[in-house]
Amino acid sequence: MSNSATAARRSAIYLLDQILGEGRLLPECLAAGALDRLAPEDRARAQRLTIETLRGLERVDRLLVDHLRQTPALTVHNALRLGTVELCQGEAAHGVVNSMVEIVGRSRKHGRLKGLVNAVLRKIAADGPDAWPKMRVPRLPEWLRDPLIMAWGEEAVKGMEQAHFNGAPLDLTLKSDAEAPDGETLPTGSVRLRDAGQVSTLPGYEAGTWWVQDAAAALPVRALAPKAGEKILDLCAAPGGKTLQLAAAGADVTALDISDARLVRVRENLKRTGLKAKVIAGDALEHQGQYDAILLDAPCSATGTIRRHPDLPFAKDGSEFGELIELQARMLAHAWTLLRPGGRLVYCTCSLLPDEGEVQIEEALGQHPDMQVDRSALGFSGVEESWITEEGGLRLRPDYWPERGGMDGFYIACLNKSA
Ligand SMILES: C[S@@+](CC[C@H](N)C(=O)[O-])C[C@H]1O[C@@H](n2cnc3c(N)ncnc32)[C@H](O)[C@@H]1O
Repeated sequence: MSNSATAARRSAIYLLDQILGEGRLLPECLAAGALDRLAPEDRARAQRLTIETLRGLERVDRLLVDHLRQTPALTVHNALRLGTVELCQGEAAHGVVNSMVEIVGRSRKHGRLKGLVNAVLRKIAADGPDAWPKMRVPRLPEWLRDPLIMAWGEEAVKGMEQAHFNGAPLDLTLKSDAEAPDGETLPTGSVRLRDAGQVSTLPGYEAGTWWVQDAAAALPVRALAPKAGEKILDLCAAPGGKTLQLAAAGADVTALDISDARLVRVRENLKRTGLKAKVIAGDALEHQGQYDAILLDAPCSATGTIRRHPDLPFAKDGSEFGELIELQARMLAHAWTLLRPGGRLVYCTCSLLPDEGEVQIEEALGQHPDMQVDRSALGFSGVEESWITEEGGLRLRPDYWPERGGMDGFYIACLNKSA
């Protein structure tokens, strides 16, 4: 077994310890440098192993429970979990088992458990790969599954779970007339790639003729329909996918975000694509000005992005969502004061919870007599009638387009202000 494969596995176990033990999100761990010491290919491998283990965790734990008299320390458990996923996905048994035995064996605290790791993984190697495809699609934890069933019904949630298990293809938004990698053009205009590999090696990356953006995430700006020369505020802009769309339309864009670190990505993205926007670090609740149009992509539970972020259901427990819902309402109320009479505002969240979407808009309509929902803003190509909600927003879910590979969950509403 190569040292490099073992290093990637050791790092994946560390990431699993952080996510499952400390409730940290994978992007937080990466930003804190968890994989900085690895070579680029090992970094990619460690991330892929972590993600695949989390996607299959329910199956993994059901297989392991038959072979464990008691649950071992978390890090040993995670080594067994990772080994189980690799074995069930067809990785050669001797490589996986030796590597996990070496990793656990070198631990001062848990080294004595290397015999257990060896014995358990050998049993998994014998019967796991046959059992794996017959097991049920992993379910969301109850704290999230229950409210989603209340909102969308059990069949829909099973469809979402299937989409989460399948993972997400790579979607690109093209700058108009752009050169792009060969892929499937989706009904809404995004280009979808399967097995894309390393993004920076795809044609057009250096030239900045496209950017990575889930097909659903590209739709809020379609609903806003920016025009050249309009003064547009992107209130929660980072990392900037929607800022790029607004700038590509020729709008005079102000991109604001509270996070300096995340704004670095906005600036990098603008530079690579050769697009222009005024970038401001600041709090949306304190920003002042008057704009023709506003995009409010509010901070949210991100429960619509689990296909790409399977760490979320394990790192979170829903306890922070109440604060987020309150912040969204305050942001929407403040953003409304920044919109000129006759202007339009698109509110969106990448959430599956109606409290962060449909309910926010229903409540805002009750508070602002000069606010109307513009259903006609959603009449662009690829939008299906059944996606339009009662109050006139657009509800997108991961179980939509199953034959095409799904989409992120999103809520989008276009609000007009009386002139
Ligand atoms: C859903 S993300 C935005 C994604 C972005 N619109 C895009 O398309 O790439 C939400 C953003 O809100 C920012 N944010 C959170 N609280 C904020 C506040 N009080 N003022 C401004 N930005 C805030 C976060 O830093 C985060 O970048």
